[in-house]
Amino acid sequence: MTHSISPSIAKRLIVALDYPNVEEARVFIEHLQDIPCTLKVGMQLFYSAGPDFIRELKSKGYSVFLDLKMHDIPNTVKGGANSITKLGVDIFNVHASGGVQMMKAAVEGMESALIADTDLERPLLIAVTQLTSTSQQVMNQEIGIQGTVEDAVVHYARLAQQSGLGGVVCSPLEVAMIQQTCGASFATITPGVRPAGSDIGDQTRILTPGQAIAGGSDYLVVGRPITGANDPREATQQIIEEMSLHVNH
Ligand SMILES: O=C(O)c1cc(=O)[nH]c(=O)n1[C@@H]1O[C@H](COP(=O)(O)O)[C@@H](O)[C@H]1O
Repeated sequence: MTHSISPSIAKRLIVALDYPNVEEARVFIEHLQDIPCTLKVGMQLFYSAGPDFIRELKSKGYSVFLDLKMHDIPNTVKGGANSITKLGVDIFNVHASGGVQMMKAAVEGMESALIADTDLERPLLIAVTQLTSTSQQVMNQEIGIQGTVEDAVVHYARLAQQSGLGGVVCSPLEVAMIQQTCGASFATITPGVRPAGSDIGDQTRILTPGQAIAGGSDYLVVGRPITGANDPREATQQIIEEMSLHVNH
C-alpha cells in the first residue's frame, strides 16, 4: 500500500521504543526510515542504553521524548531535570503526584541548563497524571484516591500548570476536560491509544488513534500496536493515515 505522510501529523505520533537494548531498538528504527515520527525512550531502554543512545537518535534528526517519569524529593528532581535538559531531548516528564514544589524544582533544573548552554532548545516538560493503565476501581479501592479518574487527572493538570509545566500525559478520554480547565495551549500527550481490534494489553483508559486526534490530543503515544505488528512500518503508516483523516488542528 502507498501512503502519503504529512510530516506535521507524523511528528504527533510518538512511537514507544520499549526494547531491552540498543541493538533491538536500532533494528526496529530501520522500519521507520523517512517517517518523521517522534521516538520515546522509556526506562527499559534508557537504563540499558544510557544517554549515548539519546544522542544517537538526536544526531539522526529525531524528536525524542525521554520518559523517565521522575518522582523524588525536589532537590533530586531538579538535578535530574538539569541532566536531562543537557541531553537535548525534546520532551521529558515527571509525576504530578510529586506535588508543586517538586514540579517547580524540575522547571528550575531545566531553566538553569538552558541558561548555561544557550544552544539548547527548550524541551516540553510535562507531568504524568493518572497512568492510563489505572482503572477507576483501582484508583479508588487500591490506591485510595476518591472521586472520578477524570477529576483526579484534571486536578493533577491544574497543579502541573500552576508549577510552570507545559502539559500533561493523560488518556485521550480526558483531553477535553483538561483543555477546558487549562486552555488549548496546555499540551496533552496521550498513551492509551489502540487501533480498532488491537490488543488492549494492560491499558484501561483507551481510544483509537482517530478518536484521540479528533478529540484534540496534541501527541499520541503508541508502543505495542506498532512494535508488535508483523509489519511495523505498515502499522505506523496506517496510524498516521488514520490521524490525518480525523485531525482538527
Ligand atoms: O508517560 C508515558 O509515556 C505513559 C504514561 C501513561 O499514563 N501510560 C503509558 O502507557 N505511558 C507509556 O506509553 C507507552 C504505551 O505503550 P503501549 O501500551 O505499548 O502502546 C509505554 O511506553 C508507557 O510507558
